[in-house]
Amino acid sequence: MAAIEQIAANRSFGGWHRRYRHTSAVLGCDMQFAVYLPPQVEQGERLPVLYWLSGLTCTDENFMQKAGAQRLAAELGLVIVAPDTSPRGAGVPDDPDGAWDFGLGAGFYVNATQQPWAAHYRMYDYVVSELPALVEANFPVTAQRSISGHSMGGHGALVCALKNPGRYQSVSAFAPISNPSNCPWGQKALGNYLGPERDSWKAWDTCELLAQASERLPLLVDQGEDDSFLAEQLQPEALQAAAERVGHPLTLRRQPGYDHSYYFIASFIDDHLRHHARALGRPG
Ligand SMILES: N[C@@H](CCC(=O)N[C@@H](CSC=O)C(=O)NCC(=O)O)C(=O)O
Repeated sequence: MAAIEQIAANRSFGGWHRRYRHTSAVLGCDMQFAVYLPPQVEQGERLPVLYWLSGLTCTDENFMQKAGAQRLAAELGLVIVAPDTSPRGAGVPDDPDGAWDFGLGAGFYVNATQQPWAAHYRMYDYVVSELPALVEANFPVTAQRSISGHSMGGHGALVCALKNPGRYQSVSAFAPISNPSNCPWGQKALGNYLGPERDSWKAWDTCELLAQASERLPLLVDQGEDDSFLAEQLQPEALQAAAERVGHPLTLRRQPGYDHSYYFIASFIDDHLRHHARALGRPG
């Protein structure tokens, strides 16, 4: 098991926000991730984990600094783990034009099959397997897990849950990229990481995965009505139609006046934390 090195620690609501560095065998580079450890861990409790997947341009820091999740996570006894959004470092290729919607900060939570991406861009295996194994070996946590995320990370959370029946007790998303095969961000990412053959994209598209899901884990999704990416990139109506076609339980909450930012996420994060806490058997 790889070693982890602590690089930051901040007291927060009676618990700890900590950041770590480790060498990822899956991604072939050093990675950083953040953990919120609620106060119950200091009383010897083992707690379940909520994995948070961030969106384009983010690192492990955006959610921890901006979402305001720590107060309620401390009350509910939820550990929160926030990984980075792509492999990084020397030798990790980036968008050739330096665009922010692909490459560094934009791993899309898939396993790339195409060169030059395939050697490092395996964020799906990282967040589903390598990181949980590392967390479960190094922190006082149970194997009970939930997953959530925003935008590219909302897509990632839905895909990880739908592809792994039984692995997550609950799933939710803020403004997810619902149908990446049919939006510019998704087409750029899937086309480059997986190649032009669109059949290979289906395994990474929530709307496609819903049709074959063997587990009907309820989806909680919040979407701001004033989100500037809503119509072109996010397409919640495609998610709604895909869920309706197969009778998959979906609570899609359209929030008037809210945009794509962390002001939106902070406004509704408590509802998501309670949704996950219920599924994880936490009191409150
Ligand atoms: N830099 C871009 C905006 C990028 C952006 O909005 N990123 C979102 C996620 S978008 C989908 O995955 C984000 O979470 N940003 C980080 C934050 O802290 O807000 C631009 O200039 O338009």
